[in-house]
Amino acid sequence: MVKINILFIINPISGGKKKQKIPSVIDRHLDKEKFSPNFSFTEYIGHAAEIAEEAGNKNFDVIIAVGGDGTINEIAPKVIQTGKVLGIIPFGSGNGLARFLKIPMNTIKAIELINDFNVKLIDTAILNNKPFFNMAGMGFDAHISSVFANNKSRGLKGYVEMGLKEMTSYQSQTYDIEIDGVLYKRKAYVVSIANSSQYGNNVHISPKSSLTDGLLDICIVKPFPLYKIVVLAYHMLRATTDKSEMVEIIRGKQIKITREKEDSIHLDGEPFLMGKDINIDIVPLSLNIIAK
Ligand SMILES: Nc1ncnc2c1ncn2[C@@H]1O[C@H](COP(=O)(O)OP(=O)(O)OP(=O)(O)O)[C@@H](O)[C@H]1O
Repeated sequence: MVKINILFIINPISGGKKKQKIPSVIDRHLDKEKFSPNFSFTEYIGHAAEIAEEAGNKNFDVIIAVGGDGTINEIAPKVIQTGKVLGIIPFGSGNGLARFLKIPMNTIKAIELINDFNVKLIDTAILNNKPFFNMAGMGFDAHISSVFANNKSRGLKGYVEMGLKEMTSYQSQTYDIEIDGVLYKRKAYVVSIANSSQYGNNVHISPKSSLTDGLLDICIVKPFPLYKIVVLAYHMLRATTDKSEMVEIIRGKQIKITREKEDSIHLDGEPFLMGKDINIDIVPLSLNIIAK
């Protein structure tokens, strides 16, 4: 039987977890009758994209991101370009896309899911010519990811501590949001553009999101007094923000947003400085991915 050539791209820093032993764990649990595994560790930001691009020109059929949403964001565009299949072994801080796809957080179980090789087609999205797969956002959301990116400590604890500190000083902004031709002028603390339902760690901003409906969920978090963060957090953890008056969710395919000023935007948790005008489009059913 011809084996499926599979490349594991391992981000050694994602999620703040050591990964030297990952190749041997994969070697032990991957179905070798079906797959022929290869391994590559990333050495710098952008390296995963380079490795994935090279892999696309070689005879790899499947590329597995061993990391979080940022690692997926580098690899997935190359997988789409070359018509290959993406897989995930979740090793990020949040693992939003993997959690939404019900990929096990347990490494051995995630490898067993690769063995099952159940491939689905999912929607992806483009914001000012940059792709994203899980979530994009502006406002506090992007501010915190830029603060987080400049800090050395990764992992959940660091994220929570930093978030609480920044929250006390952040100011809401006004946005002109055009969704499929309809204009909404809103003052917002956060505007998230959700492909999946969650940021990661089962924190849901958009509980009814689907990766196969050809739509993005624009989630507008209204300004709120600081004490109400507890109510918002409750809704996010219970996946009930769609029932909360603190959040307005509007679905659409084509979104144009004008902000007060140039500012940061996050794409799958990675921050970028962008101008006032933001264009976002859904790309329906464009990525082949291993899921449950
Ligand atoms: N060797 C490396 N050294 C430093 N940074 C790297 C290296 N390899 C990859 N990166 C960068 O690490 C960043 C973070 O990766 P990733 O998003 O997967 O982890 P995370 O932020 O911990 O998880 P999540 O996005 O799920 O919260 C990515 O932007 C990637 O470009």
